[in-house]
Amino acid sequence: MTDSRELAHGDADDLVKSADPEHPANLICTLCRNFYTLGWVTGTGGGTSIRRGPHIFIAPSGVQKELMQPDNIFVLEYSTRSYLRKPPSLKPSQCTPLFLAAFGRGAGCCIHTHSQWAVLVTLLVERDAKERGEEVGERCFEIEMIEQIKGFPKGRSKPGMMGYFDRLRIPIIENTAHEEDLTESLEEAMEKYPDTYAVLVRRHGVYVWGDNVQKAKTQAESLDYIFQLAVEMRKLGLPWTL
Ligand SMILES: CSC[C@@H](O)[C@@H](O)C(=O)COP(=O)(O)O
Ligand SMILES: [Zn+2]
Repeated sequence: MTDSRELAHGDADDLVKSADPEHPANLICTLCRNFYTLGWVTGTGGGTSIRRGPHIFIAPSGVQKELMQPDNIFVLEYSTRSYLRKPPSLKPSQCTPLFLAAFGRGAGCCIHTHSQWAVLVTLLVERDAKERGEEVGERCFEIEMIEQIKGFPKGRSKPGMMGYFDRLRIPIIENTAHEEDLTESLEEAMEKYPDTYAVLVRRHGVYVWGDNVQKAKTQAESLDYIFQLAVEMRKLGLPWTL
């Protein structure tokens, strides 16, 4: 950022100071505190970003996500990709380019979890491919006839939520050494599956987004429920698709 706005500390702080619990800077902290109890953001992994109008609110990198304060939050101007607020001695989340990919698809909030259920599902899909003697490559997690599938939207181009008899397909991309290097394959998966609101990352976690915070949160919850159920189903020898 090169313009004078960065120097206007008072103004920049106003971007994250609010008594409104629904303000993105407050919400990111509250959500991450709650996500920590679910095992979604343990050990600094995972995170959440929110778009409000022209502004993107981003957590710092490598911090205990459950202990963040609104004062720690970065604010990016979406149109110019320039930081309007950079808390001193912190770096923005390495997930930022991935969050931006979701905002580019109209999301209002993107949640990245390191949920063990998400990781286990990717491991099971990987093992299934290997057992069939196939390249692991590009895969999807697929499941059908589970009530909670109705907690997921049909897609960007299709109004309404999925039905009980619809098959939920979540693409899985390969993990990389650095989070930001996932961006290209995440964008490719978004293009290949234009109706998806989530992408799994093999042996890593999941990115889930929604039109607003409430939708991103409930979609992430529905998905995590389904991932946990899928792992338990597999233990009992029950198939994910009929
Ligand atoms: C436990 S380190 C995890 C990180 O490398 C990354 O996967 C992650 O999700 C969080 O990145 P961060 O830059 O801290 O927001
Ligand atoms: Zn991660």
